[in-house]
Amino acid sequence: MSLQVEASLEARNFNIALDMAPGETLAVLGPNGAGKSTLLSVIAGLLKPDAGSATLNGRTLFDFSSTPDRWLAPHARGTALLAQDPLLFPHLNALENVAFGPRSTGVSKAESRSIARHWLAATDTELLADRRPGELSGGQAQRVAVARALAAGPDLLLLDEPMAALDIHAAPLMRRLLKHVLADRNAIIVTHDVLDALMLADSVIVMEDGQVSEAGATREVLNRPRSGFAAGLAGLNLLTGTARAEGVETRYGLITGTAEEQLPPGGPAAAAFRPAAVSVYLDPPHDGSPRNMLRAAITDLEPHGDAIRVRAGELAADITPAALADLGLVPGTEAYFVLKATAVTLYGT
Ligand SMILES: Nc1ncnc2c1ncn2[C@@H]1O[C@H](COP(=O)(O)OP(=O)(O)OP(=O)(O)O)[C@@H](O)[C@H]1O
Repeated sequence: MSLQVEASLEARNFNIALDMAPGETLAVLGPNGAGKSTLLSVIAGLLKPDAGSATLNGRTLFDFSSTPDRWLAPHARGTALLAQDPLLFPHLNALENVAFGPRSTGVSKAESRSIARHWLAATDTELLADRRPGELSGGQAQRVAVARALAAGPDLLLLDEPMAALDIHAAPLMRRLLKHVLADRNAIIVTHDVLDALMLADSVIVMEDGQVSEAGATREVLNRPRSGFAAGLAGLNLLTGTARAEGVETRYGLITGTAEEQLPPGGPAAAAFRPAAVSVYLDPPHDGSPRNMLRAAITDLEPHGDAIRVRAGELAADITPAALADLGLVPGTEAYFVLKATAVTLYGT
């Protein structure tokens, strides 16, 4: 294992355990205040947990179970933290910013400049070498910050929402750059964007209330979410309940669908389906095909791409504007949310 962390910090209601394999990139997802930045700060050594221990490639980062406590200074950890804001030194040009890390570990001036040039080239910023941060766009500054983080030769790169401050043109460029530099590198990336998790990460954890609520391979968590938060990210409806021989018993009644494996009756299970697979009717349709019919009162209507998203509590359906006009739906209308069994995936949770 390259990284092992167990840490708790009572003041932030934070309690987490996590293991990373060599070369793994882990995405950390979760709502605001879930503890994502706290996790990065604890690993980087900017925040001291109350209890726990952590090792990175066999090196102890901290250990509060030993006497005396062990606590490795941030600069000696082999981690590099890239914040939302690039935080480049304003009085140094891009090359000097990137050379700063190697230089401060005792590498000669010429050698550290040559390392800096290598990473400026790798991040497609070599033409910006002479510019100071004030002369760079947000996207350019963030690419230089990636170069600076990598020039220090970290064992683990910590990225805190690296795309958050970028506009819609700069973000895809940055994502492509990260895909390239993160391949086979240990990294933890905090993100609100499911695309980052899909493109950049091998595995994800979902954090809620300072704890890991879900963990696994990225595709697995997004295809078979177990938490409402992960289902929302994946753009899926998620109804949880109890497995029965014929389907999953939920608060809307029995949902039938396709299960990849046999679900032990009585066990916890979930039904997931896309909002686009759901039709909305005012009266129950009677054409005999096997379908699920969930009766619910509409709570919200909102535009969603070319469609209208019809919400009824935790249920969502995407229908055409013409269908909305025909049905005359408004919040409060009782309606039937109808979906074919073939559009529903059932799995154990
Ligand atoms: N400087 C601080 N002092 C005290 N408590 C803090 C501080 N920063 C964050 N917290 C608290 O710690 C908890 C975790 O916050 P954290 O910033 O790690 O969440 P996050 O998942 O990164 O959120 P976001 O997505 O909003 O950045 C929250 O309850 C928050 O209020």
